[in-house]
Amino acid sequence: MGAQEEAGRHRVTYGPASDAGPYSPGWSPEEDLALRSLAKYEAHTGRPLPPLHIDIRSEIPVGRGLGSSGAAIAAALLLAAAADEAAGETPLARRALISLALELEGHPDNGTASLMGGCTAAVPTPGDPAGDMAIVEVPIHDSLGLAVAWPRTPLFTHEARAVLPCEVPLADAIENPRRLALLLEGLGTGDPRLLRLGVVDRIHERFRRALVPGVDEAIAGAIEAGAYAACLSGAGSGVVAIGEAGSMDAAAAAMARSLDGGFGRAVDVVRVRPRVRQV
Ligand SMILES: Nc1ncnc2c1ncn2[C@@H]1O[C@H](COP(=O)(O)OP(=O)(O)O)[C@@H](O)[C@H]1O
Ligand SMILES: N[C@@H](CCOP(=O)(O)O)C(=O)O
Repeated sequence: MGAQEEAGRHRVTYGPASDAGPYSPGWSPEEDLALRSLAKYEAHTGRPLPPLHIDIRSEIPVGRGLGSSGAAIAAALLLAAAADEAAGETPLARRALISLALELEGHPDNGTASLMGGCTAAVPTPGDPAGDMAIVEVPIHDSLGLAVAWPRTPLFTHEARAVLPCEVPLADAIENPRRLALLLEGLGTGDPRLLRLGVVDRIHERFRRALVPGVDEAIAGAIEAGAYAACLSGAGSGVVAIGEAGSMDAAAAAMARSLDGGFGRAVDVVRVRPRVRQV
């Protein structure tokens, strides 16, 4: 059993490191996002939860742009809702949990996907009469599979945000949503060309790639190994490649080889959805 944090009546423990690397426990109860999520749930409902013990066994490495923090928040909030219901209360709905996840992480990018599954786009819309967030589930074609890889060294989102310029050239700001349109269509149809063109980013990636030794080689290696496209995952330091489901092991291995102390694996995350749904 790994480190143990206690906050009030709740407790969190961490399982042993997996082959994905250590989960890096050791946060204080004030820092630990799982415990903070329980406290957030209680503050929002105004009622205490029964004493809870969360035992986290996560294979998602921390600080690699793969959403470990959003996953921990989602797991703790779902546990809180289940415990609330078991205690005879009406639990917070998923929509409310997503808003709490946004407040806890500061952005909705990972928490929303962790709470909903599949691929999501979430945009905070404060002041909008229809609600404070617009959430869209993006359909992914069932021919597609992913590979992820990450180096030994983490890159925390706040560090990766600090290197971004406050202003971007107009041409880059225009090009990114154009490419996003291709990416969304590529995800829905599985078209390799649209995916290759759609992952190209001109806003954040070149600044962040400079922080991750070997990332250019990792991306080139994934393409050579048959992936349709590859890019930095989230804020980094991980890398993600997309290609044909069931044949992404070579891309994962190629990316891992290029990253310092790299790990990699193919991931079967495809969730087929018939059309875009709004939540
Ligand atoms: N239970 C937890 N699980 C994951 N990250 C946590 C947890 N508690 C606190 N953190 C903090 O969240 C941050 C990781 O988030 P971030 O930098 O966005 O990377 P990731 O892509 O892994 O979510 C780290 O600063 C880490 O210390
Ligand atoms: N998409 C945001 C936040 C990324 O978070 P991460 O946990 O996936 O690194 C950004 O790029 O800043």
